[in-house]
Amino acid sequence: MIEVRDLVITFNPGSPLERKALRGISLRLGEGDFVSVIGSNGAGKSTLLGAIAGDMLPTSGRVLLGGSDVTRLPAEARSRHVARVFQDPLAGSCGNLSIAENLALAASRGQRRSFLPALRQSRLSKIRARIEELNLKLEDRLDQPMGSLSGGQRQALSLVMATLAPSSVLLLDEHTAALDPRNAEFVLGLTRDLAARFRLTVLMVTHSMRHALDIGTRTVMLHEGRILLDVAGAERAGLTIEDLLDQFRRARGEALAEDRLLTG
Ligand SMILES: Nc1ncnc2c1ncn2[C@@H]1O[C@H](COP(=O)(O)OP(=O)(O)OP(=O)(O)O)[C@@H](O)[C@H]1O
Repeated sequence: MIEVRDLVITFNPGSPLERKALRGISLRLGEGDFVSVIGSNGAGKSTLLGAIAGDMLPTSGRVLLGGSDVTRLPAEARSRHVARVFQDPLAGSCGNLSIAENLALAASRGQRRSFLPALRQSRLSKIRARIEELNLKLEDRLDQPMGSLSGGQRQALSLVMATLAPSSVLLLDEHTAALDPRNAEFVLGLTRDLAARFRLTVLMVTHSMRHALDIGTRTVMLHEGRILLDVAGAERAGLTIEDLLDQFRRARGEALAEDRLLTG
């Protein structure tokens, strides 16, 4: 479960560079909820994820995970319960370590363990089984360097890594944006599969309006640090990409030509 209450984040307060990234966001996700987050550039999407992960300290407001107030808890202390996958396939793993080593490290995330026990044979067998089960076709390459994989394969493994430790919250920050369409669809399919299998609570930032409407159970639209739209169920099912565009146009009072939002 994730809850943010009246979350405000202001960067460089009181200086000429002051920027109000979040202006009072309140949002509650129950266990197993899968929320797609959309918004124009600078809307505050990554800042919201950063505040939940513990990378950014709120100016005011609260963050709760599983009912506990974690507002002041550092990111390392939350890492057992919160996993995050970034846009850059290289961001979540170490290219010089083998695939198995990366996976073993991910499996021990948030635990006070040394590296070597993480590579125990029993643990490796479990990891191999997971890779096989997900049909990633990488089970015979576990000894190869992570850096030898394609961007799509590496991002798929980043997702698997994010779900190896017993996290209940998965934060996805445009995690398919750097992939070609075929790999993006594969990674999205894997995302849905893992989220359902482990009953994860997911916040997925996307620039694709189609994905924002098709993936997950709820769509939240941010604009200039505020929630502009929060829809689920029949209301969401009845929305079209054109409806989303209209919302943006109304909020901004201008055309979206220069924006990175994708209608596909
Ligand atoms: N560390 C920082 N210092 C100063 N300003 C920041 C910092 N991080 C973000 N901002 C500003 O806060 C606002 C929200 O940024 P954020 O990255 O959350 O937006 P976003 O919705 O993820 O945008 P995009 O879609 O472009 O990635 C922007 O105006 C950004 O310039």
